[in-house]
Amino acid sequence: MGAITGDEYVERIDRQKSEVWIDGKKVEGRISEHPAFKGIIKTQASLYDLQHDQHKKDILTYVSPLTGDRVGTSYLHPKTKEDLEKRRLASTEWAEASFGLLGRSPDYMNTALMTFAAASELFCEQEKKCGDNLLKFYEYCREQDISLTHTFVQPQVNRSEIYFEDTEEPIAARIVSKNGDGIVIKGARLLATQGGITDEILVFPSGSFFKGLGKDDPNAYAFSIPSNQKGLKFVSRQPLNYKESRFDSPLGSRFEENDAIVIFDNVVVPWDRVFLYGNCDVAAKLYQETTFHHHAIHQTISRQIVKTKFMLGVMQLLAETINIHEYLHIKEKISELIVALETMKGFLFSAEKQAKLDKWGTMTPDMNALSAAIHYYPRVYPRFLEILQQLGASGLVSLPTEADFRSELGEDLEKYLQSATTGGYERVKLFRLAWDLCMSAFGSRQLQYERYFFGDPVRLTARLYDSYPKENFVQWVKLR
Ligand SMILES: Cc1cc2nc3c(=O)[nH]c(=O)nc-3n(C[C@H](O)[C@H](O)[C@H](O)COP(=O)(O)OP(=O)(O)OC[C@H]3O[C@@H](n4cnc5c(N)ncnc54)[C@H](O)[C@@H]3O)c2cc1C
Repeated sequence: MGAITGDEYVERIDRQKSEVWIDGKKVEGRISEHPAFKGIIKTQASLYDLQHDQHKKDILTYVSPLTGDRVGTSYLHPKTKEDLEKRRLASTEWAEASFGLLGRSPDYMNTALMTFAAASELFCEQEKKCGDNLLKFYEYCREQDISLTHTFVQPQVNRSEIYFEDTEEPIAARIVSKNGDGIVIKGARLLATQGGITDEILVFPSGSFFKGLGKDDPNAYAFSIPSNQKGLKFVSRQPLNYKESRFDSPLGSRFEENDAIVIFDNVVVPWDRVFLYGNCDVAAKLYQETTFHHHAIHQTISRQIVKTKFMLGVMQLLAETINIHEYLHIKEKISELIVALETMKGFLFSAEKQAKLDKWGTMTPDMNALSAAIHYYPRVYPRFLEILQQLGASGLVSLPTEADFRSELGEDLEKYLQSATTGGYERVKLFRLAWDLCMSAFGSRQLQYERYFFGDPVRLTARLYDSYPKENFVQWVKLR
């Protein structure tokens, strides 16, 4: 089969009829027609279609070593620096098509799966079958171009270091039994972006902070199941696409991915989909000994660079539209984005240039440069929004809708809301775009996403501190 088209993606997701809840109601009928999901499903479909564009297919796909079909580049196991570059170009291509606003474009999870499969031997430490299951699942996803959501986090009940859940009924999803069919999971997990609109959900232990002990811990598990597995429920949050109109909701109407709480109601995970069960040694090594962090951040920085370029473009156009770009403080503010953009490009190229083969034979970008980037971006991104708010000022609030422009007030609005370079309609269209980036609920969720999607920034920074080879510098100073 190989790389799918947008229509094939949509048909599969519609056919699946996963249990998705939103605002107290179960989604019935075609999810691709539901107002909360139709925008994102259409956008995602357009990404899959790009794989078949004559000018893009050499970047977005490669020849499968198994079948000879063309499959998605995000599944490519990189063995050379050229492979790494190809992966970056493919991520950039999809990010450009979505302005870097889709955190979970399919390449993110395809990349994650590739890194785990490349280290499948690690999963064999539990049992050979587990490693084999993972490899087989990776090949299945690559050949069928399966879309994935994921949940790696436990519910936010009590984050004290000494908390240990000992309730009789699970809150955080755990293995409640095993039988001939598989492991049975009950409880909840957070937070599946695009939950319910992907073919599969990948479930792994909680980040690099896994603290279990022993070989039979019910919290140590890794598996993937179809999104419509019996007993699996996605509770989607309130949608942030206020209106379907692209004028009124320029970004939310197309890029609102939604995020879902995941409930496992005695879900049976078949044995051939179990990659880990009970073994804390393996769970604790999953993120340390695979290249998940490296390659997920490599994909992420490629996307964030595109997003920064987009924000820079919006900001500069807004400044020119109301003629404020000659003021020194405006130049200084916009230059903050230029510096951030060049810094992110520096991190990316440094990580690629210093890439090395890891013990699994994966060409792996340099973690110090990647860690610096994942530390840096969540700290500058809020500033981007602040600058945009400062440049737009009241223009980000005086925003009539498309219906206002179509009403008998249209002529007045065209005149009174004109700018130095455009009429009222075009000016409001641009300012609505800026508003959806920096003030709307969609824009706020983007901020929260950039802060947290890869884990708690505080602990990520602590990890950078702990792992950075500072001792070399200390010795150097001591010897002077
Ligand atoms: C928009 C969005 C989309 C997301 N999408 C996904 C997804 O698709 N899949 C997925 O699995 N996850 C997803 N996440 C979840 C993300 O991985 C978590 O938000 C992240 O790991 C932080 O965990 P938490 O939200 O539970 O915060 P918490 O860990 O509860 O932290 C809350 C606060 O307490 C502090 N804190 C907590 N514990 C400690 C500690 N031990 N030491 C110091 N400080 C501490 C933190 O610094 C933070 O300030 C998403 C999150 C967001 C916001």
